[in-house]
Amino acid sequence: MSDEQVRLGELRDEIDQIDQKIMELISARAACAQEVAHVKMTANPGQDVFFYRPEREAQVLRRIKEQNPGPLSGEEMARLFREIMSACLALEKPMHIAFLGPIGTFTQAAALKHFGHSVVSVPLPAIDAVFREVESGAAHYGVVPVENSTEGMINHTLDMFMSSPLKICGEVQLRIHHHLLVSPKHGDQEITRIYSHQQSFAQCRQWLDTHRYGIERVTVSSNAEAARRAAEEPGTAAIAGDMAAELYGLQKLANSIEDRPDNTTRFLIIGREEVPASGHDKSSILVSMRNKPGALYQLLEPFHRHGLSLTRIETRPSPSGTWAYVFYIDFEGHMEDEQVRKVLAEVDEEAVELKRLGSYPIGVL
Ligand SMILES: O=C(O)C(=O)C[C@]1(C(=O)O)C=C[C@@H](O)C=C1
Repeated sequence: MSDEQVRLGELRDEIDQIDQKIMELISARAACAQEVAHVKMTANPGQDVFFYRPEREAQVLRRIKEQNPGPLSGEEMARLFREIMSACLALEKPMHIAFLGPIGTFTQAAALKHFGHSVVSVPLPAIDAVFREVESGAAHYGVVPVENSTEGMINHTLDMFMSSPLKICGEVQLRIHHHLLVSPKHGDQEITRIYSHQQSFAQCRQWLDTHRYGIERVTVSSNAEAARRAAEEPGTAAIAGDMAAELYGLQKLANSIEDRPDNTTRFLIIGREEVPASGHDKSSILVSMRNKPGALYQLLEPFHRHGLSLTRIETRPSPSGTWAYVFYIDFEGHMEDEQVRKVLAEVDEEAVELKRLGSYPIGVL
């Protein structure tokens, strides 16, 4: 045996022993989570038990990132723990997560990034269907896109909050990479049509104008649907992400064709209950103001005076009348915080209506 083979043998023995220890520790952790479930159930007999605790998960993942000794990156280590917690939660209660489908969309990728792979993910055809599925209790939580760094807000999601009783329980951001995809079945056939979702076309507009100018662009309901069509129809391509490419066995003709290298979409987790403070939270509200001079100033001034940082303000037409507006506002802090309580009490006095959409941990992964 060469020196190299001897050394490799020693290192692999060491890895086997470490794996054994990791397995025993993960099993001990899973048994602990089972015990946690038992405590939750006996403490709340006959009531809805909330097995999924977003604030606790955020605290665990933050601590892992902060205390990670390396050489793996904090993000990588947190992703591993994300999956361990997901498996532990599934032992307590398998979670059903509704998302804007079909399977293979970026929303599904966001759902799995946030909840890990041990959930049952349920594709639904539209944003309002995701809301309904969670409202009815058929799914525990839902995942919907809310904004893209290149294209702006997803208005349909914002407008759903005007009438829905659901709360925002979390957020997750996903870097969006689009690829130009073709089926290997169709050989080198010339591409005469490209399918994609309207948002993806918008995010790749410059690239398409430069590299595929004049080729017909056909908008379909999702990237996954675009990939499905490209897999079936010779002479067509799709713009979609990795999940859809893998699902339909497509090949990349061009990689990461989004115009902006930081192209990111933010998704919201919607659920039926309020989330306690995790220590690093954000809140969202909807406010409708009387249509009078200085209304926006009056609305924002208390945030400034109490030192609360706004992360997003968006205006939507009010369903109640022409030229009336509703403001959708995200800010740092939790509704249990003293400062936030004071600001919202002041806003409530001036507003026609103030709707608290929820406080939730700032995305960790
Ligand atoms: O701490 C809890 O409440 C748990 O249920 C345990 C645990 C975990 O595995 O750490 C699992 C699921 C929850 O979403 C949060 C944390």
